Amino acid sequence: MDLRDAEAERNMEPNHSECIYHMAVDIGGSLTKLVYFTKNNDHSDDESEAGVSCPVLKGRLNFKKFETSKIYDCLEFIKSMKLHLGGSQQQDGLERQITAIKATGGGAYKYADLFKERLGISLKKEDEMDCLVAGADFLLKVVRQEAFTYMDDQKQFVQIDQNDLHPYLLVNIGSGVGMYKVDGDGKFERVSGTSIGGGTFWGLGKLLTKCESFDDLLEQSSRGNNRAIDMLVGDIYGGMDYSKIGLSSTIIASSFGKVISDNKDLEDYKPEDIARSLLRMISNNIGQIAYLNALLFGLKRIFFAGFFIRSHPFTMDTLSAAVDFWSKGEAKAMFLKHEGFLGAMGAFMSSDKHGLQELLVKQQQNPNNMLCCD
Ligand SMILES: Nc1ncnc2c1ncn2[C@@H]1O[C@H](COP(=O)(O)OP(=O)(O)O)[C@@H](O)[C@H]1O
Ligand SMILES: CC(C)(COP(=O)(O)O)[C@@H](O)C(=O)NCCC(=O)O
Repeated sequence: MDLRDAEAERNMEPNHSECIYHMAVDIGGSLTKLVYFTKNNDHSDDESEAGVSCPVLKGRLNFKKFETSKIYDCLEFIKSMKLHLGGSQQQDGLERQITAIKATGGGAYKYADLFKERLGISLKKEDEMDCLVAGADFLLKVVRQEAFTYMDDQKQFVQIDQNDLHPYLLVNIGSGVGMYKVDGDGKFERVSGTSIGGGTFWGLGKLLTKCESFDDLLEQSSRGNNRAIDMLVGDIYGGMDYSKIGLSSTIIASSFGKVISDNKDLEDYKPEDIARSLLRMISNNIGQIAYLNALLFGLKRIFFAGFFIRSHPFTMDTLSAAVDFWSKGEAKAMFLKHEGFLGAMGAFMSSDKHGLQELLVKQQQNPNNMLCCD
């Protein structure tokens, strides 16, 4: 965009008094995330994921996701819920076209024209990293039972002391992976990243297993056995541990390594075994990079987020085990209930018109005011 275009775009932006920021989107490489607020008397949306009740604001925060390749489903949903007409947010109860909403993620640029054409809404762009971190901080401070650990199939909620939340490492596993050292309110630095993330799992999984959807791939992985694909320490050491360096016989020596000597074709392997190995390989790798960054920056707490996780027990177990193994039990992997909605939440919060900042202040005065998921 040249300077004249930028100027023209600024002039076209609606004046702030016309904007109602009761919804925000985060349009990522794989998924589009929508956060929207409904008043208590609104028609409730039963399909919303882990909605959060806000008694102080007399309403509910709703969370919804769509595949970005099916962005039209998101537009249709907004239309069907009349979110572009303000729902019951209007004081006088009349429907009124909303002119702008907050948006983040690469798609806020890519799909800006589409939102304008189809819904008459301008996307007011917010930086993806700012939104992600603001969303994480908000959810961790304000929502009861937002954070938890997961190890050996045991989920344990973590009580967060909001005055002792920072510093932490935030590992966002979306299409790719970003790692952020968060030192305080709005104080953070992107310290690392890797392109081997959720998109890799989904992409390779599609190629190798012919799965029909991400959920199908995850489901397959939960039935599979990675030993049919991975080369274990025991495969190399004749069933024995390599005790001198602390490697038990069951540890993976080489992901997908067993395939080398099998002399088999892709069709000879069970798709569920491939899915399992792939999930393990990617989760282990991310867990290890995360731990190394935590070590480098002296961080004891690592929060994993992003929709790659999907609250999937095996994924969380693998990430936790990787952090535990590499840190020798020193660092802790933690997860967030609203794992993939941090960016959308942050975008929602970036306009202070809905009273959420106020809520945060109130909540800080009285921890009993924490918000609950329904
Ligand atoms: N229903 C789904 N469809 C596609 N991918 C999904 C789905 N659920 C979880 N995923 C995983 O989540 C990743 C996207 O996570 P997300 O945090 O939304 O990142 P992004 O902002 O890059 O879209 C995908 O690459 C995939 O691994
Ligand atoms: C480019 C991105 C910030 C986009 O975010 P996403 O849509 O993946 O959530 C992310 O994919 C990323 O950080 N990728 C890793 C690039 C790297 O550090 O190698």
